[in-house]
Parts: sequence; C-alpha cells; structure tokens
Amino acid sequence: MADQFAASMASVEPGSVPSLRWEERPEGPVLVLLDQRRLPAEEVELVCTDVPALVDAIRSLAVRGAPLLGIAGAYGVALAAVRGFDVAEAAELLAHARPTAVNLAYGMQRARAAYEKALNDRLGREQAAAVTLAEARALHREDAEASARMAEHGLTLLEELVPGGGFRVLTHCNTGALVSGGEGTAFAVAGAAHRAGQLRRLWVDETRPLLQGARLTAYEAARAGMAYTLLTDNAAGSLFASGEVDAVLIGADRIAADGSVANKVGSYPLAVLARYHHVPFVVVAPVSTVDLATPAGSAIEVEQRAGHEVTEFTVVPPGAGAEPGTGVPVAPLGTTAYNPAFDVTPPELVTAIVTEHGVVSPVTRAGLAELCAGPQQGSGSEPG
Ligand SMILES: CSC[C@H]1O[C@H](OP(=O)(O)O)[C@H](O)[C@@H]1O
Repeated sequence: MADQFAASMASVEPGSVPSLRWEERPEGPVLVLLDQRRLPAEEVELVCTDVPALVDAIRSLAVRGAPLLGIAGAYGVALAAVRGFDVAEAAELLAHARPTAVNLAYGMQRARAAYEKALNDRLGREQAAAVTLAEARALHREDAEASARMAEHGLTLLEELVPGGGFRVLTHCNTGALVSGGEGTAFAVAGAAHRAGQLRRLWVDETRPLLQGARLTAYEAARAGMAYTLLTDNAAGSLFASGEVDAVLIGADRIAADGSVANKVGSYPLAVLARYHHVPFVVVAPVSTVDLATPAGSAIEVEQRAGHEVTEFTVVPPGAGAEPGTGVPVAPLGTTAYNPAFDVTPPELVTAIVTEHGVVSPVTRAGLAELCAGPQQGSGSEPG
C-alpha cells in the first residue's frame, strides 16, 4: 500500500497548482492552500488536515474559483479517505460548501465514486484511499490540460473576432492560475494573446465587493508582464462608450443546458453593455462547468453572501471575507446589503463559449450538448 500510495503521490509535481497542493507529512497528508484572501499583500499558506477546515477555506474564499473548487472537492474526499474519516459525510460537507460553481460537486462526486467503486471491487480501505487520491490527481491534470486547450481555442477565436490583432480585452473577477490546475480559463486566453504579442491592453474590473480583479487578476497580470489597467466596475460603461474594448473575456461557475452563464456578479451588465456596443462577449470554461442537468439559467442557485462584505472594507489582512466587524465600516451600522456572489447571463447575450473541446457560437442547447460530448473535429483537443 505504501509504495502504491507513494507512486500516486509522484504523479504530479509538487506545487504544480500554485494555489493548492497535496503534501505528505509525518503526521499524514495535508492540503496546502494559498490563502487568496491575503493576496496580493501576502502569500500565506493554509494547511488543511481535515474536510471541515477545507470547507471553511472554501466558504471564506481562501480557496476559490470554479475549476479549483472542483480540484479542491476531489482532494477533500481523498483527504477524508486517506485519513480514515467518514467519506460520505466529508462529501456532503463539500457539496454544500458553495452552491453555484458546479465544479465543486463534480470534483467531489468523481472522487467519491472512485472510492465507492474501489470498495465495491473488494479493495481494502487503504487501497481505496490510494485510488481516490489518484482520481483527484487525474482531475487536477485534466484541468491543466483543459486550460491549455482553452487558451488555444480562445486565441484562435479572438483572431477571428478582432481582425488585425492588438486586442484590448476587458475581464471580470479572476480566472487565472489561482483558480486552475493550469493557467486558468479566460485569463489563460489573455496570456496566450500576450505571449503572441497580440494583447494591447488588459482592462481589469476591480470586481466588488471582494476585489478579485484588483487583488488577484492584477497580481497575475503583473507577474505575466501584461499591459493592464485596473478600473472600477462602474467605469466599464464609459470604457465601452470610448471604443476602448475589443472583446470581453470572462469565466463561468455554472453553464446551464440552455447556455445561460452564471458568473461573478457584474458579468450580466457587461454582457448588456457588450451587446449595445457590438463587442464580442466570450465565456471561457471547461466542460466540467457545463451542467446539462440544470435546464436553464432560472434554475441556477445564486449564492447570497453576507452583507458585511459590502458594508465593510475587509481586503486588508485579515483579508477579504473576514468575520463581520473586523473590517472598516463604510456604511452606517445596521445597513442591510444585497450581496449576490453571481449573476446569470442569458445565452442570447453570449457571443461564444470556449471550452477545451472547442467553441460553440451562437450558443444553443444542441451545440452545447454536442461540445460536451467530445472534442470538435479539427479542434486539436485530446480526447477529454
Ligand atoms: C474561472 S472560475 C473563476 C470564477 O469564479 C469566481 O467566483 P469566486 O471568486 O466567487 O469563486 C468568478 O465567478 C470567476 O469567473
């Protein structure tokens, strides 16, 4: 068992997911998370030895972003299996940590199914745990491969949509390596354009209230050497009106079967602005974010978060998403706040959805289902 477990540990280089890694320690395996609430001021690591600690990290957005939540969900089940915790209980805790990003439930369920199949195949619990960890690692690698494919397909699409290159791209929230096994989703497309000398400007929405854009996308764009400019969410309208945006690139947390896209709040207004100003609005997400079991956008559960994230500034340490009262009040005490974490963009406002299997445009129910079934012919994607 030990050598099999060690072998499963060796399959992915440590640190290949900068924001999350599995680590073997004398006291047993742990999940090491880069605390995204503390970025960009501090690179602080959180060590999770059990699933409740991981659930707390997910709920407080110490670890966040749809694809990474899927990876975390899978490793969380593996952590429970290897440490001998109740796997079914751990899976349920993870499934209910955050409701909107389908990837979390997908990753958790994939690992849980691997564990339960191993037990049904009469493997011992230790061997079943090793199989579960191997499944989490496989999901982790697949996400990295998907990220590379999305970057390729997304860059090709941009070249078609914006002839002449020199793209001025507006993005919202954070969709880079911090949320992925690879370079991310929408940000990975911007990175590919940058490396090809085609990214003239990356416009970065600050993304209130937790400022994923100002804190995390700016952090990643700076590290990549991109020409980027931060703007308040409210300034996006005048930027479109000035003709300074060639395309919008955003991620997704759940894509319903009709092509409706749930993404960070503020995405829907960008889609309306893009339509009004005849600018392509492109969603970049792995097929693991498409949820064909959710028929339409109206059926997507949108996470409602605590009002103090709006009424207090909490982005300085102890970090975004901190407990109520630990931030700097900006509204009178007792102020109630409307704080949906996401909004839903209808398919008719989406120019294209880019996945590792290829691109669907226009976005239709049939086109999306076909894309989920496997790589488009000539899309260059490996079998998913
Ligand atoms: C490409 S997944 C990143 C996705 O997740 C973000 O939400 P959160 O920061 O609350 O996890 C946002 O919707 C991004 O588009």
